[in-house]
Amino acid sequence: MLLFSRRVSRVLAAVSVHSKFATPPGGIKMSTKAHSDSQEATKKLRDAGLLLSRALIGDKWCEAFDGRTITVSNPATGEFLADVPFMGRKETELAITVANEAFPVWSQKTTAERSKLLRNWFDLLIEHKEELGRLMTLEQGKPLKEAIGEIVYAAGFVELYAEEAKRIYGEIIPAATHDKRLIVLRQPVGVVGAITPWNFPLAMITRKVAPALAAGCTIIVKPSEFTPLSAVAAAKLALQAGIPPGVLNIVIGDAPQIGGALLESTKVRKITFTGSTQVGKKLMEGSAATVKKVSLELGGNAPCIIFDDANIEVAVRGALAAKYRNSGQTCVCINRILVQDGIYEEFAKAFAQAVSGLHVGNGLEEGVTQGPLINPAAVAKVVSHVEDAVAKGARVLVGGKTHSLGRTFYEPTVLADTTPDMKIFCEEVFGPVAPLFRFKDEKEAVRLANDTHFGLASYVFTENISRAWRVAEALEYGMVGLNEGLISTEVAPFGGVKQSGLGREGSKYGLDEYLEMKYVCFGNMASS
Ligand SMILES: NC(=O)c1ccc[n+]([C@@H]2O[C@H](COP(=O)([O-])OP(=O)(O)OC[C@H]3O[C@@H](n4cnc5c(N)ncnc54)[C@H](O)[C@@H]3O)[C@@H](O)[C@H]2O)c1
Ligand SMILES: O=CCCC(=O)O
Repeated sequence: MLLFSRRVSRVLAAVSVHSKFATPPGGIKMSTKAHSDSQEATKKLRDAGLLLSRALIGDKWCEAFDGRTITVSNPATGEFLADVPFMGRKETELAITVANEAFPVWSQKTTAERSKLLRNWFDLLIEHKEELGRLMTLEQGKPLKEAIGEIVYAAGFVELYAEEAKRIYGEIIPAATHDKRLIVLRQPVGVVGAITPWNFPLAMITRKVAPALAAGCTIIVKPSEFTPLSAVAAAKLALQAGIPPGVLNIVIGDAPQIGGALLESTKVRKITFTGSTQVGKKLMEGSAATVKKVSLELGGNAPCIIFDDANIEVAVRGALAAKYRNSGQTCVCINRILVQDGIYEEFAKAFAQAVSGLHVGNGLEEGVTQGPLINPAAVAKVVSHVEDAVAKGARVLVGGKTHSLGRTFYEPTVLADTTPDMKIFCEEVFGPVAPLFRFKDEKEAVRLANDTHFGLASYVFTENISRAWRVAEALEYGMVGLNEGLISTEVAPFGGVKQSGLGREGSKYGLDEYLEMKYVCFGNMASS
């Protein structure tokens, strides 16, 4: 069977180096003594065929046209994991052509057929959650338990949209005259370009790919150059699940070039992006020339308000989870803890004690709760925020310096007496630092919380139900956790307001982002 046009098949044959399901070679150079955990993990991954170091275009595992590669390494140890292709504009253009050729076939499948294939993919992701979790810990650093949790969360989007695919309903609108019938159809947007970050190497991908595929779209994904291995492994399982070649393509490499090709193409009808606000703005601007549909999940500056009437134990537990998840490298991580005067010292003491119990190390080690940051640049940003705060009068209650493990590790830190003139009040620290700001009353708390260009997640701890309701309404954020630090779930709408983004992911609303409405007016209906 000819999958793609003759011209595309010829090009794919020329650039591919491995056929479907083949495991590309690629040496894993790891020291045998000091890193036996990592070595064993990579061996298991290789045996399972899930350590792939190529991009996927159509049914071909491809290198860059010019053979260039980029190295993926373990942030905990600096060890080499794989050399992956460093692709650019030309490879992306090929992926767009392939996705465009796959679109008519995929979009014409019944929703039941698409649902079944997504369900198969979900089953395979769950079946391989342990190996995929290990792969994620190796390339991203998060503790293994958290990584496996992310695989389950990522698979949850696939399961959800396998179900939602069956509910892509149209509508009949009552007409104002007898001779007309008004109908709304919902159809796939077309070819989608998706660009994703390194902090959630799989969930940020399935949160886009699953609704896109459920809607009938085909997609080209550009994962972060720091964490492409989880994306490629999941794509292999998608092919194995029976999702046709060309429906899901992965290109890895030069971000501005790949982004540029996606933006300029008139075949790409939608750009969906998760990452920094700075890059999101560029993509929004670049989408204007071809008027693409755009979804943006961007940075945050989450406040966590703790009122005098909060249950301290609940607040400490919630703030700990929301701050130190993924070592503080989560877009919904708390950036600022605002504590009311009356409870400030008591909370600070209890929180600092809880934070000092966190265990920093290589995410593959048993009992580690805090892995490394993604790279030394991320550590440098944390250092600059802490230095700025301390220079302006902050007190270090716990941590406050790079960890003795070195390179990418920073101590879980709590700062007291922080004030709004400090960098950490305005900018996402994206690391394990919790600054405690002081406020007097509810009005001041809401004012401080909203005093930012961002509006992704926010948290409130209070036992007063009227206050909880009032403050949740007053917060200019897309999401509010009330007496809860872990709010993410595939069944709820995830997204921000202000400069934190556009659109929602997850839940039934996430599907709308990949659908266009078409209004059909039937005329001449009154005559027989
Ligand atoms: N709102 C959310 O759901 C959400 C989720 C995760 C992360 N984030 C945000 O992401 C940021 C951290 O991730 P990051 O450092 O990977 O962000 P980033 O913006 O640097 O990179 C994200 C992706 O964009 C690509 N990219 C960079 N420059 C580009 C360009 N010019 N054109 C096209 N693509 C380009 C990168 O290669 C990567 O794949 C934080 O700000 C975090 O809050 C937001
Ligand atoms: O980093 C942002 C996404 C993480 C989540 O979905 O909770």
